[in-house]
Amino acid sequence: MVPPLPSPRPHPLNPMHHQLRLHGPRRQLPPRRRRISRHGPLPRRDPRLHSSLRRRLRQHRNPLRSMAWVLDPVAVSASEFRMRACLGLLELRPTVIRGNASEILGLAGAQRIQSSKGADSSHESLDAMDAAKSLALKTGAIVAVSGAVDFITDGSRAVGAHNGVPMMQKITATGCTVTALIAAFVAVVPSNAFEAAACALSIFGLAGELGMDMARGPASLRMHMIDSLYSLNEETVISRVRIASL
Ligand SMILES: Nc1ncnc2c1ncn2[C@@H]1O[C@H](COP(=O)(O)OP(=O)(O)O)[C@@H](O)[C@H]1O
Ligand SMILES: Cc1ncsc1CCOP(=O)(O)O
Repeated sequence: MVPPLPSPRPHPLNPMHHQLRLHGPRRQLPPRRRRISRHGPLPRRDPRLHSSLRRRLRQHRNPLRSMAWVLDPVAVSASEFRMRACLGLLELRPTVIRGNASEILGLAGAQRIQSSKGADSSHESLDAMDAAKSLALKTGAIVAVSGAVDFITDGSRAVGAHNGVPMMQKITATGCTVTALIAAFVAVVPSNAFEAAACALSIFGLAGELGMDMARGPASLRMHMIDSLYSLNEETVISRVRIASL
């Protein structure tokens, strides 16, 4: 017989656990070094959910205040609900914000962009340079914009990470994956999130390049990219990573 699954642990940022967290017995979350907040498929819910959640997070033991974390505003322009949720999360001061150009343009302007294609970008990454810089200055976060050329800015400096292959765009959740990698890198050097994000983006792009040598399409690229990431060594990274000032 299959044993029952353990109940998922409530977390204040997970809308699915919202009721549990707000109305169930309170308990201290264990300290964590990093966490990613993504807006994946959000359930249709009362719009008051997020304001109430934000208020609670501001008032009580907000674990995100004391840790490095990465915000990925997936498809922020696709609905008012997503936009409001992401703007609320900005108040919790993410260490890094990673999005494609359309997501960063929408979030920086606090307004849904009309050309939104949901989770995909309708802009080139460098179109979002000014928006990314102003978002970085406004929030204090490092802003990373992905695309053909990934760039990373703290509001004054900007560097480009030039690794990657166009086929990566054809794989759903490539952006999600690189956000997770950024969180892993930032967890190692939280005091230098700028460099950590740049390295994560270029190394991920490099894994895509190496994977592409063996791939026959997006499905096999996904597999080979993960295998390449797993077997990367220092020599390959040093010789092939392309990071340059913009
Ligand atoms: N045209 C491209 N050329 C090279 N690499 C790309 C290209 N598009 C995306 N990538 C790679 O895919 C990663 C994910 O970027 P992107 O597709 O913009 O994310 P999202 O899934 O959020 O739209 C980037 O960090 C980059 O390495
Ligand atoms: C539609 C959607 N909803 C949650 S993840 C996802 C797609 C992946 O987003 P990205 O391409 O930014 O990784």
